[in-house]
Amino acid sequence: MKVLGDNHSDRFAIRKINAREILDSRGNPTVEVDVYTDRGFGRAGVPSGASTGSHEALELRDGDSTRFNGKGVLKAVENVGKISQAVLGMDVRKQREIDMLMLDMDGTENKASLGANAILGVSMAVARAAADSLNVPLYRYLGGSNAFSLPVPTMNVLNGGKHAGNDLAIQEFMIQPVGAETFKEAIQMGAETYHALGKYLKESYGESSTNVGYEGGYAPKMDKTIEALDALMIAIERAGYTDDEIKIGLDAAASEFFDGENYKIDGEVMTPEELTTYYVELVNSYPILSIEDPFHEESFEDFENLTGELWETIIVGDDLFVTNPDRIAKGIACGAANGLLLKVNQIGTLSEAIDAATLATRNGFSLFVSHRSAETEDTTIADLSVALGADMIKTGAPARGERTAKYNQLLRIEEELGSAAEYIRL
Ligand SMILES: O=C(O)[C@@H](CO)OP(=O)(O)O
Ligand SMILES: [Mg+2]
Repeated sequence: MKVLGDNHSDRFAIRKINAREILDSRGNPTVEVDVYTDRGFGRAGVPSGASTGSHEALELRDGDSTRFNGKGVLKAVENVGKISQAVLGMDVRKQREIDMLMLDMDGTENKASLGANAILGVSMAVARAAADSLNVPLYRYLGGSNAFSLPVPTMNVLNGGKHAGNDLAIQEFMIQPVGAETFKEAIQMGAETYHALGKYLKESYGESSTNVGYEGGYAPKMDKTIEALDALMIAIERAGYTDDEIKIGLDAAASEFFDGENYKIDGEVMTPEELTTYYVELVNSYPILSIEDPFHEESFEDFENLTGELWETIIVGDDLFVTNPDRIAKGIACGAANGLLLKVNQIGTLSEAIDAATLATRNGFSLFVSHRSAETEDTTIADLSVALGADMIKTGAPARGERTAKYNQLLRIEEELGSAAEYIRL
């Protein structure tokens, strides 16, 4: 007998998946994926790092030198085709099943066969298509009815390390408007401070000092950490804020200035012990709320020592944990760090990223949802930060489209949540 009417789950069946190469904010190719159901559509763009951790899931690049200097992602695009063969007809709402199926198909530890960029593109586009098919916003689809908190934006306003052409060892100097009442106000405070910083740099270092690094932060010719910190303090004050209202976050990305034994910073060579003392001095002198990757990516012990010394500071693991539940579990066991930097492309599926976040927050870690230094206009991480109730979102300067895309999405989410919205109190 033929059953009349609509088969409900059919309406959520994945009908078509398309993938293509697009450009990221560094001008390199990256993967974009489209997922279609009969009643919805989802599109996702995959980000890419520069200061990548060696334990990250593998980003598949073509490697032939004729196209984009070997940086093409046509193999990954082709692999999305293979994935689509396997998932066509599946219910788009079965995120975890789809993610696990891709892991099985890949069969490697680090997603080397299909490529984390292929897998993540599908994973995120599936989530977006599911939300669209259900006609709910992505943050609500991922976070449920109790997703209502807006993260503190940790805005990278001054760049060094691998992200800039200056001599600052520390990669990111960020401002954190913890004293705002709303996300909207936090963005205003951040943007005002960013402009005050630009003005100060121009006056003191000349016009070219406001050229920017990969994430839109200024990249002045500086070589000393405290010079950068002093500039931030002046900007905060000139913008009319106190150091209770705006805190400072650092991402040392220390693997990049570690020579195998010691750290080269501020024209000096420091042992891990000396660097620990140095960080303690910085925290005592400036309103520093968080320090990310203070040591290289294998130094669980040095992280543990610093976390013990600076128990009021958030010590964040990025290259240390690479959003990998196994490495996070190791960190939890030995007390290395008390914050997780969550980057979806480090692990390669949304489900695993959410597992990483859950593991970290259940163990009392602060959660920072993060972009990469090369981004697209994709705003998935903005919604994800609300879905997870993250403490902070790190997505660059309050300038440049690929960064403001995320901040602006959070402004819209806050508006939509209306009186239910709550700006995170740290
Ligand atoms: O180190 C980091 O935290 C990131 C993002 O700011 O940089 P990249 O994407 O280059 O790894
Ligand atoms: Mg980092």
